[in-house]
Amino acid sequence: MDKPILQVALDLVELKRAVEIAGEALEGGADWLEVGTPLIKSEGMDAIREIKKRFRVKTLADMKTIDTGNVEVEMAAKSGADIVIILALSDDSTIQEAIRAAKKYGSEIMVDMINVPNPVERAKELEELGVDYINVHVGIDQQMKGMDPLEILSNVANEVSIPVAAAGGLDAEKAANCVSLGASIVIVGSNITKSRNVVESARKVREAIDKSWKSGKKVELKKRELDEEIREILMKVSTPNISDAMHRARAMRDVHPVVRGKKIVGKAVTVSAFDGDWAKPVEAIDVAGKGDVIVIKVSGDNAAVWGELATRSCINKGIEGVIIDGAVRDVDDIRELGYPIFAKREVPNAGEPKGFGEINVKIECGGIEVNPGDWIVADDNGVMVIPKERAYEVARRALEVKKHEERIRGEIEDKGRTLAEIVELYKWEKVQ
Ligand SMILES: O=C([C@H](O)CO)[C@H](O)[C@H](O)COP(=O)(O)O
Repeated sequence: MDKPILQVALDLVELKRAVEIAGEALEGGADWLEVGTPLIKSEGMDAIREIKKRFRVKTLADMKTIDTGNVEVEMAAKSGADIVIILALSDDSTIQEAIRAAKKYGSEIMVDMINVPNPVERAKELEELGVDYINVHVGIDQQMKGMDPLEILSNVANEVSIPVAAAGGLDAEKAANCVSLGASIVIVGSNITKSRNVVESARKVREAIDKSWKSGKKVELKKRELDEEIREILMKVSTPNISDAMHRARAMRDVHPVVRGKKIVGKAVTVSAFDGDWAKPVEAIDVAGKGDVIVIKVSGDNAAVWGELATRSCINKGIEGVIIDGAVRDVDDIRELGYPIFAKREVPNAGEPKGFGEINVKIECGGIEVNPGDWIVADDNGVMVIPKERAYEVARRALEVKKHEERIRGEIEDKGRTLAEIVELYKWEKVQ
């Protein structure tokens, strides 16, 4: 196999920034530039013209065509696309029309396998139809659910003889694995274009794929434990990142950090308690395990259901933190212990341990429904609740938000730009 191609996908919506990032990616070792679908939708064919004219390298247009193959390929090819990307899910007649148009205008066709139910079979059919490249692609939304192009890559690569590309959430390590599994083109988007130092990130991928190609070794794919991965990702992101990822939903109201500067991530052990009745909140310490978060909904906030001694017990058990929609006391001691407690009110008086209430039931805490096992992330900004069914997806989306902000932060700090300028705020104000 020839040296693998590094194709960088410019999935931005601002052409000016895309041009700048493209230059940096080429400096870091990229070979081909892909004008991403969001950029094409935002700026039209001009984006392809601009990238092709500026850089004179092989330029791809990710049209994601599913119908009228002829018209869309003609537009992209005339604008300078050397390769036009269309969808494998298209009808064969669309694929054939796309191939005919590409031949007419001197371009090639790459077919994106996103969402194809039987990838190996379809890849063989597409090769037969005469496409030039197959792209084993897991879309951005699919990646958020944990899907990975590596799982099917070698099956496809072993069955066709045209070049196979791989795309979908690749970083340096995964890109190298793709090469070892048979990809001759590696497509990387956000892990290069959203990074603060695009040159450096592109260089890392370049080095990793070249090393994998030279060594010729096959990799063993390892599956990680899901909870471990969720926790690791959530530790990297802030509650504002999570809020953005969840479209601003599921932030608790009126629950604040007693100890500032602490961040907690863990699965909820829920408690429903009555004002001042601290029996169930304290018994929950025995139910919770290392790394859990105790989340308590109290029916009032006149008397505390939590204090210093309960806090010390949590420390002994390695419990991550406590969230109380109710009152807490001994806050001076708790601050000295530096233990993360988030509560609604601070009061001096405790109530009585009568034993009313329940542990591990559905509760509404800070105005948000919390079920046992939901993920809780809390920091100085507040408390976010992530339903357990969506935990991996939300964690991944929050990480994307963080990556996106990293690049923008870099442009503000290093290039002296303003936020409005970078994201073209005026252009994207809602038309009334
Ligand atoms: O094709 C893509 C996606 O559907 C958005 O248009 C991306 O270019 C492709 O997934 C590569 O980007 P990353 O997944 O961010 O590496």
